[in-house]
Amino acid sequence: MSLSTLTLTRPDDWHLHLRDGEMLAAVLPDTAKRFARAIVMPNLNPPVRTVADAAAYRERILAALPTGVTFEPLMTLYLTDNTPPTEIIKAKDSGFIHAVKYYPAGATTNSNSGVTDIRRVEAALEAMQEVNLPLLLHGEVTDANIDIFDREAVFIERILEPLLQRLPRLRVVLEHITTSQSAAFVAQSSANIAATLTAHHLLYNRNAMFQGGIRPHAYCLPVLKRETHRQALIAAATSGNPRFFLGTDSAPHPRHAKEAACGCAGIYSAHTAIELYAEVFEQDAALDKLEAFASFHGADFYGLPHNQERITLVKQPWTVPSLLGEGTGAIVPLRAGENMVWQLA
Ligand SMILES: NC(=O)N[C@@H](CC(=O)O)C(=O)O
Ligand SMILES: [Zn+2]
Ligand SMILES: [Zn+2]
Repeated sequence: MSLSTLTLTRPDDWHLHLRDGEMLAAVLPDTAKRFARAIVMPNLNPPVRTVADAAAYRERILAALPTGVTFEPLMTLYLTDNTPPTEIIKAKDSGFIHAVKYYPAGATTNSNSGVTDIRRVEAALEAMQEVNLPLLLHGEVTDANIDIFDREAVFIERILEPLLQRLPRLRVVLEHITTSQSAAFVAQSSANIAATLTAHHLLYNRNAMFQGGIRPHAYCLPVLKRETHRQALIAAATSGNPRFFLGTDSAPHPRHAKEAACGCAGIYSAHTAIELYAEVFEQDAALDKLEAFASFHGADFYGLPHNQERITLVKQPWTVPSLLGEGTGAIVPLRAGENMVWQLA
């Protein structure tokens, strides 16, 4: 490997929002160009609540793929207060549903149908432990009395630790972790607990939201944290620990929905995702750790085979467009109008 090219096993994205309809058609090629598979988030409106919903959504994703492109959507179910344990068993048996997503009601985009109280979903969680279907967590409490920068750390204390005492064999992925507390928690946990890390939480701290003014395109949930947390996340990502893996949380919203008096949470990064991770790992002198983080650890956790194809990145500066698409669906992508170091060959 020379200094200016990087070849690795085609990676997977273990946390992705593809949306539906025109937005799906617009964003899917960006992911499918880079990643072989992705865990597809179920927070559509209305959410993907049943095996039948997930089967139909999977067909819409496959239909939106450009011809000749291979990409496998790994589907998830959206857990609600009313998800019956029988639906969990059906999901496991489906073969195409790989996890169940827990959104605390009101915590993030399209989470209104989420779980209002974890005690209401105990039977479903027990079924998940029984059939070995992973639980994916948006790990933030929604208590208005808890400072927004503390909501992830408090979630671990109040929800996750007691949950794992009740269901110690449940496989759990703490999604898009943003704090040193989460990184330490996962590192100290048993082999059934993992976490995904986004490119933006590895690249930016909370100053990015306020650089010279309010920056709505740097706003996501969980919100960016201070620099000490970012350093802890980089250490986790580059540690080689197999329970940390890539999950972009690429979450497209139309420009008008972000640039608003009450702008939506979510950062679009699929257009240059693996390139951004390469930048982080290179800055930390850990490029040799990128392939396992991006291409092996997640597959191993989910019990799926490693991909066989490879992708190549070249070190060749380029500028990200300031806007992707046009009209009411246009998206302002991460790094809009700014430079990138790595480019997909
Ligand atoms: N991350 C975000 O800020 N937004 C995500 C939802 C989520 O992953 O919490 C979205 O769907 O827009
Ligand atoms: Zn989330
Ligand atoms: Zn997400």
